[in-house]
Amino acid sequence: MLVRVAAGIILREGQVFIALRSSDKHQGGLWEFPGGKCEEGEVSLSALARELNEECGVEVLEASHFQTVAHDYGDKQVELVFFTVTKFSGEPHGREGQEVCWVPLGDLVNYAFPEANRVIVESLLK
Ligand SMILES: Nc1nc2c([nH]c(=O)n2[C@H]2C[C@H](O)[C@@H](COP(=O)(O)OP(=O)(O)OP(=O)(O)O)O2)c(=O)[nH]1
Ligand SMILES: [Mg+2]
Repeated sequence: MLVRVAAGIILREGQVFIALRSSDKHQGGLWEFPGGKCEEGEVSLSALARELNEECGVEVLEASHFQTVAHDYGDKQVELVFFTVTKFSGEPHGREGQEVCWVPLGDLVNYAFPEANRVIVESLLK
């Protein structure tokens, strides 16, 4: 099963907004950059805007492609399209009840992310 996912690295003043995946989900209990699966025929940028609205209550105003990562979890193959989000309206929050927080970029190493995120966290720390 190959799943295409769009995820947003929401940045503000040196901090990044992350969310905790609920424990009943794939890769649950780990932190993530909010986002989700692209629907049939949906381009990743549209999926990003839709998912960030659904999950965090923000409207994306400026986003640029950061990196695309393909990863095989064994039970699931994902292609993650990561975008940096540098302008948005609304205050990001856990619209689905998920735990969220703003983290200084340098502190990202202290949070457990899914394996596919390793290269992303490394890039953000540079
Ligand atoms: N959103 C997000 N997903 C990630 C990240 N890293 C990573 O491996 N994933 C994986 C976990 C999941 O297998 C997949 C995302 O799917 P999802 O379950 O969140 O999709 P969704 O938001 O449409 O959720 P759902 O309503 O279908 O449950 O990508 C990340 O940083 N952000
Ligand atoms: Mg999601």
